[in-house]
Amino acid sequence: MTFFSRKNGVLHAEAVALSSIAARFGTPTYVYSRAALEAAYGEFRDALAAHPAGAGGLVCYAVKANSNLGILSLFARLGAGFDIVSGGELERVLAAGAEAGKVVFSGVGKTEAEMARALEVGIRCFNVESVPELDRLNAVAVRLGKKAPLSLRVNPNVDAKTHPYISTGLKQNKFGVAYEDALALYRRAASLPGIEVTGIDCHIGSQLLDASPFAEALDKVLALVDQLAAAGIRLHHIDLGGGLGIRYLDEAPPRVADYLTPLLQKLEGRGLQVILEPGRRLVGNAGLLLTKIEYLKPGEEKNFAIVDAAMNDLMRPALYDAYHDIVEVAPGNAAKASYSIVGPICESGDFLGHGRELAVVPGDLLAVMSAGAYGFSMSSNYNTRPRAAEVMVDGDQVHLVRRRETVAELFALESPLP
Ligand SMILES: Cc1ncc(COP(=O)(O)O)c(C=O)c1O
Ligand SMILES: N[C@@H](CCCC[NH3+])C(=O)O
Repeated sequence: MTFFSRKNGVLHAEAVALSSIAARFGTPTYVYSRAALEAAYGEFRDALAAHPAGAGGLVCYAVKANSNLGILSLFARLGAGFDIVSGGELERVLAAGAEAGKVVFSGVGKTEAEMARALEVGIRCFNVESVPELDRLNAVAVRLGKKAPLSLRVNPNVDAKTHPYISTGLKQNKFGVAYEDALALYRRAASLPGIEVTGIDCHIGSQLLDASPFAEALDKVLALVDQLAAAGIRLHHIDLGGGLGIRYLDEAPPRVADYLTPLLQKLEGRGLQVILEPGRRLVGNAGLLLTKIEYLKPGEEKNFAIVDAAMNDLMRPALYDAYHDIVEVAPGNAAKASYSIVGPICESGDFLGHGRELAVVPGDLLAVMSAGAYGFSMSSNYNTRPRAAEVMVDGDQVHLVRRRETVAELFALESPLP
């Protein structure tokens, strides 16, 4: 099923014309499809349920991909857990109705305050990424009279074959503890009074289009699980991380079941609960960024379509040279021409796409597709630009899940010198 499709030539989100969303909420606006989110979550739930090793598995949505409360509350209602990387994300998921017992806490720089709060609310597990972090977690837990549930994030030194900025499972990356050190570290963790060893974790990168690095990483992690068992350290869960890619242009990422089933087969009979941390795959193709053309600026070398969204709204093109499809919302009568789609920000890197064939005039709407993941959540107020509104379409209904910021709000926390 397609959740963004044309009716009489006009692009719709479910049953709602994007032109009517622009008229009602203005632009730029992020538009999410509830049905698309539910379908994406359902693929993970069903793939887990289809295999005995996946029974009781937990999908912990990686909040960083899109942390809007509308999306978090939807996933919470569907039974999801959450993978968080900050105290801020913890408060968000709690505000959205998450069960603390389904929250895992990743990230290399957890502060004492973040650890204390997470212990206080009773999260499911800390994914610990270094020796000093382990010692700090132990000290905080002892001080609070608690035991911190722990898994070590192991860096399996596997090439995820993705963009170098979003590859996380190689030795040179800052993430996780070195594979060779993990056994000694688990021994140490097991001896600490404030720590309860519960699991093992591994996340090797993002936008993976090939399932083989997941299998390679799992083989290494399972070898470690066996060594741990031999050392008397029994684990309750295994967290396979996130990272499954989506289609932006013509990529062919594996179906969720095709990526997961071989991993579950490797886990059969081990009695380990499976935790997953997908982000992009759950939300990426469930959202688009709706923007309006302000000006067309023909040039000798290039034509520019200057739109009202910019790199502050969607920084993936500027940051990774990432491709997002950009399409007309309604068919135009203008002649087709090739355009660079750029924003109003004073940076040459402020572009959303280059060399796009479009038949457009000023005032036309464009949809930047596959923008549900790492879109709004990475946006900023650069150039004192209010961040975009966000809406969730549900059938023929549209819910405003984040209103547009006002300019006054952008400097409300600042003061002129007295
Ligand atoms: C620890 C951890 N888990 C999960 C994710 C989610 O990744 P993705 O959005 O690629 O599924 C990330 C981001 O790469 C991460 O760092
Ligand atoms: N922000 C990145 C992904 C990073 C994943 C976070 N660990 C992107 O837009 O593709």
